[in-house]
Amino acid sequence: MTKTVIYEAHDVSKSYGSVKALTGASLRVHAGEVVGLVGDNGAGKSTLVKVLSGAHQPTSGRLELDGVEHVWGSPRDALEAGIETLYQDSSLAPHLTVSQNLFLGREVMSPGILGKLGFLARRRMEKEAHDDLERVGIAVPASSRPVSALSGGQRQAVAIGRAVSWARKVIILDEPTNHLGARQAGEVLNVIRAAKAKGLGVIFISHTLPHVLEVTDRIVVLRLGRIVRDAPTSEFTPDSLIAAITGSADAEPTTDA
Ligand SMILES: Nc1ncnc2c1ncn2[C@@H]1O[C@H](COP(=O)(O)OP(=O)(O)OP(=O)(O)O)[C@@H](O)[C@H]1O
Repeated sequence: MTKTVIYEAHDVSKSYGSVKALTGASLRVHAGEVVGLVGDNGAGKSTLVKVLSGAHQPTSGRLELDGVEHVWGSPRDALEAGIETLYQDSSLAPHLTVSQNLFLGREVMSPGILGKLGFLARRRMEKEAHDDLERVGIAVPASSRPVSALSGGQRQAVAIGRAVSWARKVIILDEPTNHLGARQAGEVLNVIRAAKAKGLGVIFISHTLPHVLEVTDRIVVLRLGRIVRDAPTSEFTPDSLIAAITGSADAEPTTDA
C-alpha cells in the first residue's frame, strides 16, 4: 500500500539576522505516520516547527500540503488548512471548564456559540467533549470541571486531546511529554497512537529519546540546522540515535523516500 504524503517541507532555510537556524531542511510526513524530530539544544527543531505551523516565514524553500504549495501568513492560516500545533506551554484557559476549552476557538466557525449557550447546549457540549477525549483515550473525570482543578498531566492530556480532535491533516507536538510522570507520559503516547490511527500525520518533537523510539515510525535528526539523518525508527538503536544527534559517530545523510 502506497502511503500518502500529507505535508512536506522542501529545502527550507531560515535565518534570524546573521544566525542560520535552518539550512536546506526537507521533511515529509505521511497520513497515519508518526515522525520524530530530534536534535540537540539549538539544532533548529523549534525553528522548523514554527515554519511548519505558520508562525515564521521561511527565508527560502517551500511547503506543500496534500501536494499543493502553501505560504502561511500566520498560524491561523495553517490551522484553517488542518494543521494543529501544540507548543510546550499548552494554551488552555485555566478558568474555563474542560469542555469549554475543547470548544474554545470553534466559535470562530460558529459565531457566539459560547456566549449564547443554554443549559441543553452546555450539556451537549460537555458530552461531546467527553466523547472527543474518550475517543483518543483520555479519561478526564468530569468535563464540567475547570481546567485549574486538573493536574499538570491531565491538563496536558486535555490540550493534546483537543488538538487531536480538531486536527484534520497534521498535528505537531512540541515536547508533549515534558515534565510528565511515567504513567502520564504513557497516556500522551497513547493519544499520539490515536492520532495516527485517525490517519493524521504526526510530528513529534522530543528530547526524551525512549519516547521517540517507542512511538514513532520514522526519525528525523537535526544537527546545527541541517537534517543529518532521516530513517525508519527500526534502523535506530538508543546508542545510534544519540550518535546521530551529537555527531559523535558517522551518521551519513540519508533520505527516506
Ligand atoms: N528569534 C531568534 N532570534 C535569533 N536567533 C534565534 C531565534 N530563535 C532561535 N534562534 C537560534 O536559532 C538556532 C536554532 O534554534 P531553535 O530554537 O530552533 O533550536 P531547538 O533545536 O529548538 O533548540 P532547543 O531544543 O534548545 O529548544 C539557535 O542557534 C538559536 O539560538
